[in-house]
Amino acid sequence: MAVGIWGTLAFPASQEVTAARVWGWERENIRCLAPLGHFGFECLPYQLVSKSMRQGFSFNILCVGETGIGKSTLINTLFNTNLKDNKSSHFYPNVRLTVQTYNLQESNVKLKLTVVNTVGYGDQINKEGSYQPIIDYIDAQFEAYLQEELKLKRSFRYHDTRIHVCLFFISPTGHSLNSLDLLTMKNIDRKVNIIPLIAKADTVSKNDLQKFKSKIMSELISNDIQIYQFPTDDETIAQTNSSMNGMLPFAVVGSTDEVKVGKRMVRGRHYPWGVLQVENENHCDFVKLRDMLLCTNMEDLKEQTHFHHYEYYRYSKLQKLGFTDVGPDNQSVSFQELYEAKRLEFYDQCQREKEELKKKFMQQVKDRETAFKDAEKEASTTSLMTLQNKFEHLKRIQQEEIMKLEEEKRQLEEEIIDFCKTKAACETLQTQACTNIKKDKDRKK
Ligand SMILES: Nc1nc2c(ncn2[C@@H]2O[C@H](COP(=O)(O)OP(=O)(O)OP(=O)(O)O)[C@@H](O)[C@H]2O)c(=O)[nH]1
Repeated sequence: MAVGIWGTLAFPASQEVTAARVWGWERENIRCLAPLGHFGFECLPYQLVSKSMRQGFSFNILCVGETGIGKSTLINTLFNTNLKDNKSSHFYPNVRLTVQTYNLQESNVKLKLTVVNTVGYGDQINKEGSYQPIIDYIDAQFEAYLQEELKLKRSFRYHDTRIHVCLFFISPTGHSLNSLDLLTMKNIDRKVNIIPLIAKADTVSKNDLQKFKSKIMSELISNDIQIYQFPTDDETIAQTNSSMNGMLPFAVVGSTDEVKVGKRMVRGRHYPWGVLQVENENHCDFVKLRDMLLCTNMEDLKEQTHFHHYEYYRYSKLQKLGFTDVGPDNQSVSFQELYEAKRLEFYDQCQREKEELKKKFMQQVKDRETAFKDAEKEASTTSLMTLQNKFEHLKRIQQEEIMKLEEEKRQLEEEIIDFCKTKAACETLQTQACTNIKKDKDRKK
């Protein structure tokens, strides 16, 4: 028995020699006992486990695939639940993403599951319109996380919505990948972990399925599309994971229906020729997918998202904003120095722009003033000319009036002369007549 800093120590038989060497007790003939429980820093993993169990886990899945390809059914089958989802139509003008978050619990493990579904994918003529909303959504989640990281006061309850895995549903044509799927994968493969799946694999024969898988993989390689590779660096799972890498894309079948096979009830699809059991590895790769996704690699998918895809987004974004780790002389720059330099640069730029704007404004005022003066001058000249013209016009009218009146005066004067002449003639005649009457009267007498 040895007494260490933690009190009475005892080592299991397998560790006896090593421990004795470490503590320098090799020469002494010490009897070691197996510990009754865990103690010391070997308890660290238990602390982490209990903390994680208390906090719960979160996992975000993006399902990309044509309308009705079996996305919701597979998610329901994977989580053995019935997550409510309305059926979509084929007639949406563009692709939409629906986001639903569920709080699930298995034993005493809590999981906050977010399922993002593409609605209307593949129903548009415009291919870019189909994949752009998916890229925008993934980037928006990275941006939200980056903004949260940069906040002065960060929320400890922040719901991280970054996509951890993209289940890419390939149509079971048996031929090859369609151009939209290739284009979409090419555009998102550096942003998200893609696991390709052959959907509704029960519609393809076993031989065709193998050929289809090889064809898909060769197309992905020739188009330089990177799909998620199950990690092989942990030796406890390296063998399983490397063999699973060779089985991609998984040929999956989804069903939440319970079918009777012999005396057992199993999840499967009932056909006239028999029952396809979803959880039978000879029938489809559903179990492989479930094990790889949920049991073995969920944590790695989250790590890849954080350390690989998000890191790349963050790096590109900060670089675009002018952040750098080293200065022009290849010396490392502290954040404080960089911030100060950026602040000064920004201040100078603001000053320069302010001066330019001021100059522009003064020039504009000057131009306007000149233009106004010119306009005023022109207006006064124009008004003078208008008055002159009006005067001439009135003068002309007046002269015409005068001429008209003079003509009328002349005519009246002529009429007066005529009248006087007629009057004189009448008077002469009247005098003559009176004289004649008098003569007649005198003669009669
Ligand atoms: N043969 C076969 N049919 C399936 C499979 N999975 C789903 N289905 C059927 O396909 C139809 C559509 O399935 P959903 O899961 O609603 O498809 P979806 O892609 O979620 O559809 P939307 O969300 O409306 O785009 C349903 O009738 C399912 O029963 C499968 O693996 N094989």
